[in-house]
Amino acid sequence: MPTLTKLYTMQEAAQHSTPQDCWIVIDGKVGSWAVSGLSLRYSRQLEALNLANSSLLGACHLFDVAKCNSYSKRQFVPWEYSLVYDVGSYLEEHPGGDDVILATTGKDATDEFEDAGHSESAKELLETFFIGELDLSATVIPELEISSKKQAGCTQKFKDLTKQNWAIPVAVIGVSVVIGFLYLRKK
Ligand code: HEM
Repeated sequence: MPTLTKLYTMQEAAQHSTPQDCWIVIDGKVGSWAVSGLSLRYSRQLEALNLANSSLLGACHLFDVAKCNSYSKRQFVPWEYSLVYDVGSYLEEHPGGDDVILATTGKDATDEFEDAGHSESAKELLETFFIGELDLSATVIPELEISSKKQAGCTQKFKDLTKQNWAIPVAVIGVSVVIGFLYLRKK
């Protein structure tokens, strides 16, 4: 599938973390909040690129088309989108100060941006600094990593338990053998 916007890795984005050259990454969250917020924001980007009519195609480009086409426009799996913004030229003007923005470089800044309670006009302003998308194929989604670690943890616990309690099944087998032996002798 063609990519409609430029892709950056988080490592690349993290290299732009000075007051002269500052990039931030927003919307990299897994969750229902991302579903509506993100597709709306993403389609605005496509409009800006004069690609409004191909928004379905555009929003699918990280997935296989067949899967995406079966969803309605709002039900994409859009948590895969993380957008990169070059806000270097805005730092000095930022009403909240440049330090708060600089502190969010090199990671997903969605929470910080949302928690600041930005107005709609601030969100629209943000869109003017859009430069591309994060290449999520190179990024580990923390939530998924945690759940896979949890699963691995459960298997390990089961193994440990089996190791510690090996005496129980051995005792059961032993007792059954003795009972069987006595029974046969009685016969
Ligand atoms: C992600 C990092 C960011 C953080 C932590 C942050 C934090 C804040 C805070 C704390 C304020 C309130 C300042 C005050 O009134 O005392 C504020 C206001 C504001 N910020 Fe940010 N900001 C961030 C990024 C941005 C970006 C990227 C833009 C736009 C390109 C932006 C636009 C604005 C605007 C316009 C206001 C004025 C209030 C409003 O219209 O919402 N901010 N920000």
